[in-house]
Amino acid sequence: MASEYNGSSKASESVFKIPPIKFTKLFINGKFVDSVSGKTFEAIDPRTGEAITRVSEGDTEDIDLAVKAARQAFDHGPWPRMSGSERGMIMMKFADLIEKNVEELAALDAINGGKLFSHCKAMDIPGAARNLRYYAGAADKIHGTVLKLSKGFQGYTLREPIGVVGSIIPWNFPAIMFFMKASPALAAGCSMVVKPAEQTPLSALYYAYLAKLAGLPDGVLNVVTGFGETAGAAISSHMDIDKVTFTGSTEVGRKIMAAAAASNLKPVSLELGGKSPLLIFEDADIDQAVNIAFNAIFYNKGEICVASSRVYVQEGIYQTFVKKLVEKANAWVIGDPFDPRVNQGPQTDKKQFEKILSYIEHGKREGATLLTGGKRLGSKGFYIEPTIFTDVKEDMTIAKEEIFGPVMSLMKFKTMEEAIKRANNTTYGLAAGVITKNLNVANTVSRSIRAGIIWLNCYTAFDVDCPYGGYKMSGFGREFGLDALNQYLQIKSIVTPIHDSPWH
Ligand SMILES: NC(=O)C1=CN([C@@H]2O[C@H](COP(=O)(O)OP(=O)(O)OC[C@H]3O[C@@H](n4cnc5c(N)ncnc54)[C@H](OP(=O)(O)O)[C@@H]3O)[C@@H](O)[C@H]2O)C=CC1
Ligand SMILES: CCCCCC/C=C/C(=O)O
Repeated sequence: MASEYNGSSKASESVFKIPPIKFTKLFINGKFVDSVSGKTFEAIDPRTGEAITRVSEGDTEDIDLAVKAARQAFDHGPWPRMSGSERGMIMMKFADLIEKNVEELAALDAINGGKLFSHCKAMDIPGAARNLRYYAGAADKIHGTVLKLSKGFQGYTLREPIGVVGSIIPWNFPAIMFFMKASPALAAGCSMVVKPAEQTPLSALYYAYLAKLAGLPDGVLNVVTGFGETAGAAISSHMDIDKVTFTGSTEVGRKIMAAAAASNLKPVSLELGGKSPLLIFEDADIDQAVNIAFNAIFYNKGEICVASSRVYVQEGIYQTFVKKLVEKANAWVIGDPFDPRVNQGPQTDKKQFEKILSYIEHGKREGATLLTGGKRLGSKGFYIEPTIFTDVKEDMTIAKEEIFGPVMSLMKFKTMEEAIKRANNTTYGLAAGVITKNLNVANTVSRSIRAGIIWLNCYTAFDVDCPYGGYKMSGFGREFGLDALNQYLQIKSIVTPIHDSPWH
C-alpha cells in the first residue's frame, strides 16, 4: 500500500496538547455576542468527524447588525480618518499578537481544518503576520497623482478607502485567506464584515479578539460565522456593503456577482477554482521535477486553488518520471495532522471527502489507469490516499473539473506546441508551472499559457509581494502585492481652475 495510516489518538496526544476553545460567538462592534436567532452549529474535527464545539450561527439579521457597526465605524469612526502610519502601527501590533499566539492558532486550523500543525505553525500563521506587516508598511504610502490639465485647469487624484468590505472566505487556508483580504482592506482604511467558512470558523473568531487587543476601533473588523446560503448571501446582496471580496468555487462566485449586480452594483473580486497544468520538459532534472510535481498537488492534501492537478511530462522521460513518482507516493505518510511524521492530514470535511472519492470513481469508470492510491484510509475521519492516474484523456472528467483533493492526472506530450495547446485546454486560468533548463522554452511557454501566475522551475512559490489571481473562469482581481491594496481604494479626481498660469 502506498501510505501508512497513523491516525491514532496516541500519536496526537504525545505531540501537542490541544488548548480549550475560547471563542465561539459572533464578533460584532467589538463584542462577542450570540446570534439573534440563538442558533449554533457544530465545528467538526475532520480526524474523527466528531464535533469539537458549537459556534453561533449568524444569519441575515446578524449580518445587518455587523454592517451597521462597520458602516458607523467607516462613516464616523477614527479608522479611515487617522493617518496611514497610525493604522500601520495598530496593524503591526496585531501581527505581533498573532505571532505570540502562534501555537494556539495553528492548533485551531489543524483540529478544525485537518491541516498539518507543523505547517500552520511554521508557514500559515507566520504568513498571516507577515501579510499584515506588509500592508501595514503600505498604509502610509497611498498616493494619488498631480494632474496638469489643459485649458486652464489643474487637478489631483485622491485614493480613498472604498468603504465597508464584505469578505467571504473558504476553509483551506483559514489564516492566509483571512489576512490576504483583511490586511489590504484595513491598510486602505476600510471597515469589514468577514464570514469565514462554516468548516473553519474557530481561528477567525480568535483573530477578532486579537484585533481588539491590538487597538482596532470597535466596528472596524466584524466576524459573523454561519452558512454561505444565508449569512454569505446576505453579504453579497447587502445595500450598505461597498465591495465584496470572495475566494471559493466558481459556482458561488457567479451567485455573488449576480447578487452584487442585483443589489447596489458593488464591485466584487473573485478568486475561484483552477485546473492548473504543470509542464515538464525532457531536459529537466528528473528528481527535482518529481519533487515539484508531487508537492504541487499533494501539498495541503490537494486543497489549494493552484493545485497542479494536470501534469504533462515529455515522452522521453515519462517512464523514469512515473517510477520515481510512485516511490515518492509510497513514502508519503497520511495521518494525524498533529503528528510531525505525517505529510498529509484528513480532507476538510465529509462533503469534500465524498466529492473527491466520487471523482476517483469517475476516473476509473472513464478508463484512466490508477497508478497509486484511489481509496480512503482508515475507517474514521476523512483520510484519502495520494492518488495518481495515468492514461488520462483530455475529455475525461478528472482532467477537466476541479477536484480539490490529492488526485493527480498524469499525461504524456511530444512537442512544446502540443503541451501549450493542452495546457490551455481548460475553462480555468489560475496558475501553471514549467520545468525546463531551456530559457527559450521557459519564455515561450510562460507567455503562451493563459493564467494569472506561472511558476518556472518551482511551484506554489507564493509571496505577499507577488500578485496572483485568475484569467478566464478562475475569476478576476488580484490577491497579494500592491495590486490587492488598490482593490480596496477608489480614485477621486479634484479639479480646479488655475488663473494666469505662465504656461499650459
Ligand atoms: N479557490 C479556492 O481556494 C477554493 C475553491 N473551492 C472549490 O469549491 C468547491 C466547493 O467547496 P465549498 O466549500 O462548498 O466552496 P464554496 O464556494 O461554497 O464556499 C466558499 C465560501 O463561500 C460561502 N458561500 C457558499 N454559498 C454562498 C452563497 N450562496 N453566497 C455567498 N457565500 C456563499 C461559503 O460558506 P459556507 O461554506 O460557510 O457555507 C464559504 O464561506 C471545492 O471542492 C473547490 O473545488 C473551495 C474552497 C476554496
Ligand atoms: C504558504 C502560502 C499559501 C498561500 C495560499 C494561497 C491559497 C490560495 C487558494 O487556495 O485559494
